[in-house]
This record gives sequence, structure tokens and C-alpha cells, in this order.
Amino acid sequence: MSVDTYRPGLEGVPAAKSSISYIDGRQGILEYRGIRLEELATQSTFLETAYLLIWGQLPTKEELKSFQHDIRYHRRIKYRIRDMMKCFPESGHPMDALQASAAALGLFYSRRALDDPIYIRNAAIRLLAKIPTMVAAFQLIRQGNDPVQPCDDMDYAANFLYMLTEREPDELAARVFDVCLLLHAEHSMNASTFSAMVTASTLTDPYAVIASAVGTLGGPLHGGANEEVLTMLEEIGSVENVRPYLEKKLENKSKIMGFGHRVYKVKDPRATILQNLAEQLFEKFGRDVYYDIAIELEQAVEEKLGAKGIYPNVDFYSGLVYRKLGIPTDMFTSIFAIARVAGWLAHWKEQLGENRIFRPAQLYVGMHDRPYIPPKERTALV
Ligand SMILES: CC(=O)SCCNC(=O)CCNC(=O)[C@H](O)C(C)(C)COP(=O)(O)OP(=O)(O)OC[C@H]1O[C@@H](n2cnc3c(N)ncnc32)[C@H](O)[C@@H]1OP(=O)(O)O
Ligand SMILES: O=C([O-])CC(=O)C(=O)O
Repeated sequence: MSVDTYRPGLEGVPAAKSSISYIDGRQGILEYRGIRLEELATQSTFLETAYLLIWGQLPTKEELKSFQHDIRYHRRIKYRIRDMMKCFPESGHPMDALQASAAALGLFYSRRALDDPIYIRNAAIRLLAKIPTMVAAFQLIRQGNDPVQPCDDMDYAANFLYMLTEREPDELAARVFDVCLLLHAEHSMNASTFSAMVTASTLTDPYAVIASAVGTLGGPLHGGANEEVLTMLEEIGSVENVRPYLEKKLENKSKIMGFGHRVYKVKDPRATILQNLAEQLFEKFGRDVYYDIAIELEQAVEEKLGAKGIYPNVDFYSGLVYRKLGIPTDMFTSIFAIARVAGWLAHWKEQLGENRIFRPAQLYVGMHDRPYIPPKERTALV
């Protein structure tokens, strides 16, 4: 293998064949199973879209009804998982709590019948159903409260907001949240999905697959950027400070959170839809002061970095939507994870269909034939 074939970060290197989603990064197009995201966002729901992603086609009325029913039925989590979560430190990050809880599901359900479609379906249903319950449970537990049981009369998104706030959510808020989940559900070979696929390729159980993907999503270069964006907007503090802040960041060669993408060289289509959702919420519940800062920052970054193809990504406007929905900043990435479970499961299933263990090569750049030096003859490096 030569240095010429090595691409840091595997940029542009195809790592799998997939029919799940398609991105045109120059035109800002995203399709799930061939259907434009914009069409799904206005006409579908998160659960219907999750079905589409995992099983490859839109469900019939009966299939959707039975899928929704099964998810409702499996929303509760075992008291032992709740008790385990009560032992987590309240100061711990929600993504760490989620990774540990997702992995813990494997203790109860990891039968690994990977060639049995019923096992695959049940595992997908359990994960889609229980992950939101676990995310909401940690939020209540860390505030010193008991988790709220899922409400059987509520849809997926409304039920999550209910478990989080203990109040029946506003209709617009629930619909907006559902669309947010749909927008974050899948995005081809991103880092967390790749992580899920590597884990899946060893034929381990799906709970380990999802736990490894959650760990990868949390980093600030990936899903964790949505929290960082809000912190940055708070730090900027005023519209007047946007340009001086940006100048300083660029001088220090720092990244501007929520901007840039390996594939998109224009504004991420999800950011456009999220911005629109934020505006719908502002119209009903009042404008967020940070929105004006965000708009000014988008403009300033475009002037400075637009020529390099650096525009807002999905993480730029999502936090402003979640904030208006009353979701605390350090939970933003867990919300992303609830949605992305659908995409991870779709890739898990696709990977199992034509599995070969991931085992890439490396370019060894170390030494050879070094003598072993006994401890007393060694000198410290510094
Ligand atoms: C859900 C998601 O994962 S969406 C991405 C969320 N992450 C972020 O918002 C974090 C900020 N963005 C970034 O760090 C990057 O744009 C990434 C990680 C998303 C993509 O990284 P890569 O494809 O490896 O691009 P890379 O980091 O090599 O950047 C290429 C060039 O653009 C610049 N650049 C990229 N993103 C940014 C940014 N946000 N702010 C300033 N400059 C940037 C780099 O400095 C680099 O410039 P150079 O060629 O002059 O050295
Ligand atoms: O595709 C990527 O690299 C990151 C991303 O936008 C996502 O995972 O949604």
C-alpha cells in the first residue's frame, strides 16, 4: 500500500454500497430511500420514515399501525435499568448516560439471532421505543425526580416531550419535534453510522451497535456540535459582537461550530428546514434573542468562508428549535441520537445482509528491529 492511496479521514473513499440515503453535496439534496427530504418533512412522520429507512419502503396502513402499536407497547424500560440510571452521577453528560443505558439493554435482550427477521424487527422496535424513554428518564432522575411513565395515548414525539416535561405538549411543538427527528434520522456514511457498521460487522448484538454509535455521535465535530453552537451564541452575546468574535476565531484558526461539512459545500438542506421550524415556533411562542445572532453569524461566515464551501450544517439551527421546546442544552445531542437510531438500525440491517468484517489496512510509519533496553539503562524522554 502506498502513501498516495492514503486519505486522512477516509475522505472520498467508498466504505460500503448502500441504498438507504443519497446526498448531493453540491446541490444540497438529501434523499431517504430515493424520496426527497423536503417531501418527507412535510408529509411523513418520524416513525413512518424510520420504517421506510429500515425496511426500504413506505409501510402500508396496516404495517404502519402495527409498527406504531408495537413501539408503544415496548416504550417502558425495566425497573432495573431505571435503578441503574439512578446510580449515575447527576453531573454526568446525558450522552454518557445514554451510551451506558443503550449498552445495558443488551444484558436483557442480546440473543443474537441475526439471521432471524423477527429478531431483527423486535430489536429495532425495542431500540426505537426505549431510547427516548431512557433519555427522558435520565433528565428527570438527575433533577431528583422519578421518571415519568410513557403515555399510551400519545404519539412518539408528543410522548417524549410529555416524559420530559410531565405536561401534555402543545400540538405545534409536538409536530415540530417530530419533524426534527425525521430530519436527523439518517445521513449516509457519517462517523457514527460508520462506527455502527464496524461494530455490526463483527456480528455482535444490536445494543452494542447502537451504544458504539452513540459514543461516536457525541463528539463536537459530529452531533455534539449542536450543543456547542448554543454555547457559542451565548458567548457572542449580541449582534454587534458577531463580526469581532468571528475575526478572532478565524485568527486563532478555530472552527466555527455548526458550519462546514465533509459532503455539503452549500447550506445543508436540513439547516434550511430547521430554520423554518424555528421561525414557526418563534411566531407562536416568541422570538429567541439568539436567533438574530445566528442569522448575522451565518451571513458573516458566508462572506468570509463561503468561497471555501463552508455553510451552516444540520447542527446550526437545531439547538434554537430545541431551546424553544424547553429542552436543556446538554440534552441536544441525545435528541439527535433518538432520531439517528433509525439510520443506525437501517445500516445495521443492510450490513448484515452482505456482511464482511471491516478490517482496513494501515500505513505503518514506526520503527523496526529495535533492541529491548532494560529499565535501569533507560533515559527519560523529557
Ligand atoms: C451532524 C454533523 O456531524 S454535522 C458537522 C458538525 N460539526 C461541526 O459543526 C464542527 C465544525 N465543523 C468542522 O469541524 C468540519 O467542517 C467538519 C468536521 C464537519 C468536516 O471536516 P472535514 O471535512 O475534515 O474538513 P476540514 O476540517 O479538513 O476543513 C477543511 C477546511 O475548511 C475549514 N473549515 C471547516 N470547517 C470549518 C469551520 N466550522 N469553521 C472554520 N473553518 C472551517 C478548515 O479549517 C479547513 O481549512 P484549510 O483547508 O484552509 O485548512
Ligand atoms: O454526514 C456527516 O458527516 C455528518 C452529518 O451531517 C450527519 O451525520 O447528519
